[in-house]
Amino acid sequence: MLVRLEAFIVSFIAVANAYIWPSLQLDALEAARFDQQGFNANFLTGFIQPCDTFQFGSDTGRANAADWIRTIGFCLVFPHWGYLFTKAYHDMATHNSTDGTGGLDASIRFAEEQVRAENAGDGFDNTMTLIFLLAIVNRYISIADNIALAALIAIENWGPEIAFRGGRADAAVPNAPSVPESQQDLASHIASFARQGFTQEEMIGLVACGHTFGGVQHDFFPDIVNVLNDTSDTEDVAHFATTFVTFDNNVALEYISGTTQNPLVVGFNNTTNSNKRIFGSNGNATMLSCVFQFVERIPHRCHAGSPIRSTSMPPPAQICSARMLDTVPNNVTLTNVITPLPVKPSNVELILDGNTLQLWGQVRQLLIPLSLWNMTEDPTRTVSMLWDDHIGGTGNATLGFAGLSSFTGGKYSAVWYGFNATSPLSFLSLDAIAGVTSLSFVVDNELEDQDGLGFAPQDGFMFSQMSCLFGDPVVRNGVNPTRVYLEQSITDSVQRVSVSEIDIVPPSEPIAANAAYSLWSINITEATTSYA
Ligand code: HEM
Repeated sequence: MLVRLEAFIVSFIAVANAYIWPSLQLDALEAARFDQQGFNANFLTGFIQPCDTFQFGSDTGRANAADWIRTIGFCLVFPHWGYLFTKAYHDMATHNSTDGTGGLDASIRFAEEQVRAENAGDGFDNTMTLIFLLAIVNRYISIADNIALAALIAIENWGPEIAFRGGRADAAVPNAPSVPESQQDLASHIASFARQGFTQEEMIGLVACGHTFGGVQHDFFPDIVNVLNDTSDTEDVAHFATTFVTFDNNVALEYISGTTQNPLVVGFNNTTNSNKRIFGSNGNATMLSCVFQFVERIPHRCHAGSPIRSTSMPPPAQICSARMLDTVPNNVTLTNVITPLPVKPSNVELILDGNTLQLWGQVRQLLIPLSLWNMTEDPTRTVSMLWDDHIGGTGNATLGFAGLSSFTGGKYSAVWYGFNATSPLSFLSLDAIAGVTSLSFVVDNELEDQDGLGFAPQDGFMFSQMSCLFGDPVVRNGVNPTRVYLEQSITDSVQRVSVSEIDIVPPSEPIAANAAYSLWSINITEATTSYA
């Protein structure tokens, strides 16, 4: 088993497409995707909560995760883990595979979409509130990327690793109404999923996946669910499966065994029994496949089109996650699949302080199967950083343990080291005249230098140590830039982030900051705005 795990992690890490550091966009997406828990963790994952907890009230019978499932796809419950979210089904369902519009573009954030009958309920608003409160949205990570990340985190906490691409664009306006509704007939649903890009079998798998969790609320669907008069279910939610807060195959098992209480299968209103029509539309073949996968304890979701007990099934997340996550408008180009850098500098920043360069940062080292190293720092390990400078010199420093992080539901961990050995969140002092051209790391006597390229921090432009609110911009002599500017993130009226540029005035006469750097000047009026 350990051998298999090791083989897996090696292949996971070594998958093609690993990028060269630094890349502002890929660094940000890689961090959001792999720094999930612990040191330097992505805030988004903080809202993984037990699936039977409802964060917007104390009502029973309701699960916050179910709102996420409808908006973001599914909530998957892993032992001792809580909410695990996947795809934005209602967001994605607007995709039109013929004209290339719609898809996972965060258009579900618009009130105009949320008030439509096809998006009945309050879950969408709750979901977007959490995204806006907790997720990092910037020029490199869109709202839609965050929705996809939440989906991915959900799936990965439950089981298989999902290929993640970034670069989704947030819609500027709501998409056309197009989410399927329960009262529609089978032909409409087949046509609707075909428009979204899914076959009939894929439709069955997708609906069964989504409806492993949660249920139908009387308040919003009185034509489907009656008042339940159940003190343990004050929101009158008729659940799709008995295990409505766990992600399992009971929705299929109970359907096939004839014991289901799924309100969209055995509801009193046959017109809205859409799950019955969909599940049975290919003679139950797909639903049977879900049951057999469950019985055999294959950690795969039911998915479409695969013969029962097939050994050549597509990866479980292919349809239930990756396909949906990557369903975006045609004019959006996603990045390559983002794989983790085995060694990655992070939060690297240079600040000029007199004749000293403060080099801030940490390095994340390796991604280790937890079963092998069990989330503890190895006290015998030594990690050091080497650097080259502008005058042909080199330097080295031992780094200090800073913390641990994990991802993929805690299956893999990473160890962080600070550039300052004794105070890992502080800086390392370098000679400003010599500067720094390249970093590399030595981990247990192994050189990590991106196959000889090194990790190149830029020391051509930086701020000097702050004397008041802002430090002065300084430019390294000999760099001779034609233009130096700051980038300012701007959030527009529909929460999309873009960038504006603010030129920094070159000095008419060189104003020496020291022998290596000259002062430039800038007039910043908005003290609360952040610049890059
Ligand atoms: C023909 C397609 C579908 C129809 C007609 C349909 C219909 C419904 C309805 C009427 C509800 C009750 C909502 C509420 O009470 O607030 C619901 C809940 C839900 N649906 Fe679907 N659905 C479909 C497909 C999907 C898909 C593909 C997914 C996920 C990939 C999904 C995920 C969910 C989840 C998680 C809930 C539970 C929400 C909660 O408990 O608050 N559905 N669906």
